[in-house]
This record gives sequence, structure tokens and C-alpha cells, in this order.
Amino acid sequence: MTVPRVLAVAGTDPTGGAGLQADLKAIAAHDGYGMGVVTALVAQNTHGVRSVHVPDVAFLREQLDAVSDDVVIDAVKIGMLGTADVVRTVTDWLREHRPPVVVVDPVMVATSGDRLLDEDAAAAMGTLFALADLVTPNRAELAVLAELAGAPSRAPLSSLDAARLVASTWDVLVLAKGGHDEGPTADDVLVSPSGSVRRFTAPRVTTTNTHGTGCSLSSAIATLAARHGDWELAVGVAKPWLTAALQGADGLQVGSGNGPIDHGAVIRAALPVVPTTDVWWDDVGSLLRSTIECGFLVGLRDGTLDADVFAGYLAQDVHYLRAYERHLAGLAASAAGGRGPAAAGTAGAAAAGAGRGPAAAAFWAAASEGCAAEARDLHHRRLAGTHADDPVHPTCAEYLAHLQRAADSGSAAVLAAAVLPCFRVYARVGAQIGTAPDGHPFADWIAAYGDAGFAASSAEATRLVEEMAAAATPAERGRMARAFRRSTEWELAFFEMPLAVPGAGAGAGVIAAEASLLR
Ligand SMILES: Nc1ncnc2c1ncn2[C@@H]1O[C@H](COP(=O)(O)OP(=O)(O)O)[C@@H](O)[C@H]1O
Ligand SMILES: Cc1ncc(COP(=O)(O)O)c(N)n1
Repeated sequence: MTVPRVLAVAGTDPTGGAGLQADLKAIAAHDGYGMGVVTALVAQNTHGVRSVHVPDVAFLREQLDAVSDDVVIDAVKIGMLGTADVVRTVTDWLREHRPPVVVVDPVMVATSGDRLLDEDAAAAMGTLFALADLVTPNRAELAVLAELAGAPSRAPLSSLDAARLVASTWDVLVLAKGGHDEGPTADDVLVSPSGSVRRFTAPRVTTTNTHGTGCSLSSAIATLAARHGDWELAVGVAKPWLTAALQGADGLQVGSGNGPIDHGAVIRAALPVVPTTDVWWDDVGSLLRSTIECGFLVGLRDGTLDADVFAGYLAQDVHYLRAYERHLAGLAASAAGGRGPAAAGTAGAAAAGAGRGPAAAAFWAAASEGCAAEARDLHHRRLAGTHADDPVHPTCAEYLAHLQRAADSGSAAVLAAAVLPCFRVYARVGAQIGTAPDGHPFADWIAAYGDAGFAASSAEATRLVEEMAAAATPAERGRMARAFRRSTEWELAFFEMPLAVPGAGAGAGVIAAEASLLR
């Protein structure tokens, strides 16, 4: 089954709730390929229409031809037409290029009460309807069309009779929409030219955010009719989708008038929630591969690494862990509500309470203590001798300067993101190396990082950072993302450091990029 190619011929709404913009969203929401020809440029928002500019109809025809000369059109939805000239131009084009599905939403008046169709244009609509499969008037539009079809204006017909008259006059299906009725349900009635009726009912949603309901419904129906080849199925699927879009409307917060419906409501509910920290982790995928493949870790895993090189690495690791331990203690203090890095500022994720509280504080404190123990035990045992007094290597110093900047940023969330790669990269390296066979020269180091407890700590640190990211402002979340990425780059540089040719500048790329951090 191919994706239906659906053309919307409509006016615009720069706030994206109605008109062509809504049509394209509704088409996309039903897995159609949306195209758009503009009939009128409308300066409008959720409060109403400010002005309408109808471009020359010759240009409208050029737009229509540009599409039909090139693309097979499976369905067309026609919305706001504005003037009689526009109605005639679209009708002429349709006569020559009629696609299998034609839906006309006879837009006359916006929800706001503004006129969107000249009075003389309404009279020209009949010829267009005769080329359509389905017409979708609301109550007021139905009354105008019934009059056009010859109904007496003195004694108005019932909606059903009006719909039957319109349907038989132009040999077209009519979906008489009941959005403006009152009562617990919003019922639309599909009437055929022979007078048969099918009612589509939905609970009435209590909201003033109904901007674009008619546009969206007709575009959804056009797309679904192109796919299913059946009008009852098309309306039956579109109607609950529209109800869900209305139910989501208040959550959108677009504009202060009659806001738009939420075209994405149904799709969003079906989308998997991707944790922010997973997005960051995927972003550093190539860095992780380079880390795992770097000469130092390959030598460590297969046991060929020079013991002295390893001792040099551990000397730097001790320098690193001493500072890292302080930063973890800072996070513990901040989570407990004391004077940590977040205490400086009241805004941001930490202020919102995310990633805070006694459990978070206990976690960071335990991690800090674990770090101190690690530095003492493993490292001191191995370091006895040659490298105990090694000065801090520039790569190590730069990594630590990066962590310090994160600590000084005033955001515990940024610092937590900056310390996270040390957990995650080591846990990943540990899992990748697996367990060392008996007698492996680096068995103790491998056991420490492959430890299940360490993997659990990494997962808990990730969970806390995730909480902080969820509560952060977008700007702060961006600073967290950059802090995380930069730390992951420094992790790679740190592993490359022991085998780097002196002066070759391990981590030079990171140092250059560092300038942009935490802006
Ligand atoms: N408050 C509501 N709750 C549920 N459905 C509604 C509500 N308002 C409108 N609808 C539905 O939205 C669609 C558009 O209807 P309507 O508002 O009558 O047309 P228009 O947007 O062209 O004025 C119809 O399916 C109608 O039943
Ligand atoms: C360009 C354009 N087309 C149609 C409507 C009607 O939409 P609604 O009646 O749902 O507000 C609109 N406001 N603007």
C-alpha cells in the first residue's frame, strides 16, 4: 500500500491551527503525504482574522498545474476559497485533473465569526460540489447551501432534510457536522444523495480550543478515504481521532484566544518515551567505540599493556579520583539541600526538587566514599614505587578543569551530567572487557570496573541525572548535554593519554571544543 498523496487547496493560518497548516498536520497524522496550494494568505491568530490577501488567480492556477503536471494526486481536500474567481479557477482545474477522492469543506465563516468567503462566491460553489465526492458543512454552512439548493429561506429545513437536499441536488455525500450544537455528544451525520443516513457520534469535549476542527476533519477524511476506499470507514476513523485532538487541545497552550486542536495527540500517545540520557548516550556512540578500541584498553584487556604504562595511568587516575570524589560530595550536599554547587542559584532543575532528597544525597555520598576507597586501595597498592609522585598530566588537568567549570556553573544538574560519563564509560568498558582469566596481570582493575555493584551505581546515577534533565529548562538541559558530551570526550582522551606520544596533544580536540562549553 502506497502512502496517499493528498493535496490541500486552502487558505493559510500562520499560527498553524487552521487552514493549510492544519490540513498538512492532519494528513501527516494519518500517514499521508501532504501537499498544499494556497488560495488566500490570511493574517489570523487564535483571536480572529486581521486581513486576507487573495493572490491573482492566474498564479493560483500555476500552483495547481505545478502539482498536477508532476505528481499523481490520490485525494484533494478543498478548504477556504475566498472569492468567486478562486472558486471558478479551482473548479476549472478540478474538471481537468479530478483525483479519485475529492472532499470540499465549504469554509464560509471562521470559528471567530470572520467571513472567509465572499457572498457572490457561495453562489459559484454549486458547480464545484458537483465535482466533489463529499462536502462537509457545519450547521451555518449547511443552511446557506440548502438555500442555494432551493430550500425556502422563510421556513428553514431540519438539518437532516437540508443535508438530503444538498446531497441530492449536487449528487454528493454530505457530512453535516454538529460541532456547534449543544448536548453531551457532538454528532455528525453522513447523508448520501439517495437520502440514506449514517450517524457518527462522539463525546462532546469541554474546551474553547476548537480552532481548525473542520479543516482537520476534512483533511483526515480525504487521506483515509484515499487509503481505505470507503467513506464510512474514513469518517469512522477520523472522528475519534478528532475527539482525541480536541481532548489534547488545552494542553497545547498556543495563543490566548480559541486555540488549536492537538493534531499530534494520538501519535504522541503511541510514541515510545526516549529518556534524555539515552539521547545523549546515542550521540556519543562513536566516541565510545573509539574508547573501547583504543590501544590502551586493548592492551589492558589482552594483558599485553606495559605494566609501567599502566602504573602511569593509575597515577593520573588517583589525581582524577581525588577531585571527582569532591564533586560527588558536592552533589550529595546539594541533593541534601546544603551548600552544594546548586546552592548558589535557586533556578533550574535542582531548585525544582528533581534528583534531590535524602536518597539522592545518600547515593552521591556513597559514590564519593567509594571513589575515595578506590583511590586508596587499588591505586596505592599498585602505585607503590615508580609513579607515586607523578605530576598531573595536562589531559587530566583539562578534564578536571572541565568538571570544575561544571561545579562552578551554579547548576547541580550540569555538574551531575558532567560526572555521569565517568560512571557510564567505565561501566561500559567493564562490561565489554568481561572477566579476566586467572593470572591476568590487570585482573583486579578489570574486576573493579566489571563489578555488578558498579554497573548498578552507573544506572542509579543515570536515573538521577534523567530526573534532573526532565525538570530542567531547555537551556539548562542543553548545558547538561554539552557537559555530558565533553566529559565523554575527556574519558577517551584520558584512556589515550598513557600511550600518547608526548607533545602530540592527546585531547587537543577536546580542549579546542571546551571554549564553547557552558555558554
Ligand atoms: N466540543 C467538541 N467536542 C467534540 N467534537 C467536536 C466539538 N466541537 C466540534 N466537534 C467536532 O469537530 C468537527 C468539526 O465540526 P464543526 O465545529 O461543526 O465544524 P467547523 O469547524 O467547520 O465549524 C465535527 O466532527 C464535530 O462534531
Ligand atoms: C485559512 C482558514 N481556513 C479555514 C478556517 C476555518 O477554521 P475553523 O472554523 O475551524 O476555525 C480558518 N480559520 N482559516
